[in-house]
Amino acid sequence: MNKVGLVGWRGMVGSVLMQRMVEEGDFEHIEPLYFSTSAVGGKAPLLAGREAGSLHDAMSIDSLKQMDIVVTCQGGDYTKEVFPRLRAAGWNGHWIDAASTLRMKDDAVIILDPVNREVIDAALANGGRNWIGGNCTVSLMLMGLGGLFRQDLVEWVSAMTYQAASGAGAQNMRELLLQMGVLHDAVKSELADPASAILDIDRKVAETMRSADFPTSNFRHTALAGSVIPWIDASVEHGQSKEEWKGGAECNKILGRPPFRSPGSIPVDGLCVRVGAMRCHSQGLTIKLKRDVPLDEVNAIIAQGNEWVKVVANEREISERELTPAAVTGSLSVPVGRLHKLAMGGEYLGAFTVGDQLLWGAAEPLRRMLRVLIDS
Ligand SMILES: NC(=O)C1=CN([C@@H]2O[C@H](COP(=O)(O)OP(=O)(O)OC[C@H]3O[C@@H](n4cnc5c(N)ncnc54)[C@H](OP(=O)(O)O)[C@@H]3O)[C@@H](O)[C@H]2O)C=CC1
Ligand SMILES: N[C@@H](CC(=O)OP(=O)(O)O)C(=O)O
Repeated sequence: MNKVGLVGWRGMVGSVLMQRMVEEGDFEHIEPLYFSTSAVGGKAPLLAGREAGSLHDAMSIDSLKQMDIVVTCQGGDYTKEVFPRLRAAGWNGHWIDAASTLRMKDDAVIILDPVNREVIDAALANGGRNWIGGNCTVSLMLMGLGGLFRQDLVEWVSAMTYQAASGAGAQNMRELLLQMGVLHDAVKSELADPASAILDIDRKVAETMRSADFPTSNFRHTALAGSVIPWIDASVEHGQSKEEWKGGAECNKILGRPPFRSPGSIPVDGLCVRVGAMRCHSQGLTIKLKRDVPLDEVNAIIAQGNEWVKVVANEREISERELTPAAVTGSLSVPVGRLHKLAMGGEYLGAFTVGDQLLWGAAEPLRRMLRVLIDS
């Protein structure tokens, strides 16, 4: 049995990964060894009913070298520090990683097997050893639109995103809820009085979210509850945020296309915005098709993309019920709806998609890559 070193298993992404591995019976096929950066020697978690001894040192190259496969959700700083030393020490095992650090390296594959299994298989056949989960927004867009890309129908995509607090981390999820609570508390008595004036309530809410003691330290001193934040991650060239840049760069790499902005690549761009959802990212998409494909054909192609995508009829009630973060959160389903041709012409398709960014956006591609390796 493969010895699999699990690093970052107790973090937010790692916990979702462990839960999915238990649900899918993955622990029956591996010998798990748990690593820690903070509690070496402590008791390993009891998952899938299996005792796993004590926690190993996640910084110890000698310990990691004993692994056939390392799966890490520990974060980019960990990868930066440990991965090069581990390879330099001659380790030839498989490295599966949620962090973005290695994604664009030539010897790394961005893994999303329902979309790019051929790219993964080709890399495996060529001795590939580095398997990196994609950016959540990109992976979720490709899970939704994979069928259109597979049929080579996409000329370009503009993605306007509505990204959940979880993408910024566990502390940000907590802060969002804290902000909601503080806003509610500020107008609690007025809300209880049906005769109170809504504009008074609104003024008090605005004053509260602008006040110096509103809890904003995790959101870089900006309110998210009752507001939106139109910038995610650092700024890069061309007026883009890094999150927006990943749309083009990672999408083309996942699809095995030439690098973004070079001939043969697909332009993908848009604006990435943080909204007050908990863990589902949504995206409003404008897709320029290579030709005017009839809408029923488009629907069928999208629905056949993979077993998790679900086309939602472009109707009000079902969209309100099924095409929302509240409906999708905690599930692997990737609904795509609002599908209709836009006023710009028959090649212009409008769509809206929602996905759980901790599942398909982070943990699930890693889990599935582990199974690809174990089962191959
Ligand atoms: N959040 C997201 O949406 C996405 C994140 N990623 C990647 O995954 C990495 C990890 O993200 P995320 O899971 O959100 O990070 P977390 O902060 O939840 O966990 C990271 C590590 O922090 C340590 N830690 C310290 N205190 C605690 C605590 N109270 N509870 C749990 N863990 C604690 C743990 O390491 P130890 O046990 O060694 O102390 C843990 O493995 C990111 O840095 C990013 O690279 C990728 C895609 C999406
Ligand atoms: N940046 C993403 C989350 C994330 O961790 O992305 P990446 O894996 O590309 O660093 C978000 O904020 O929603």
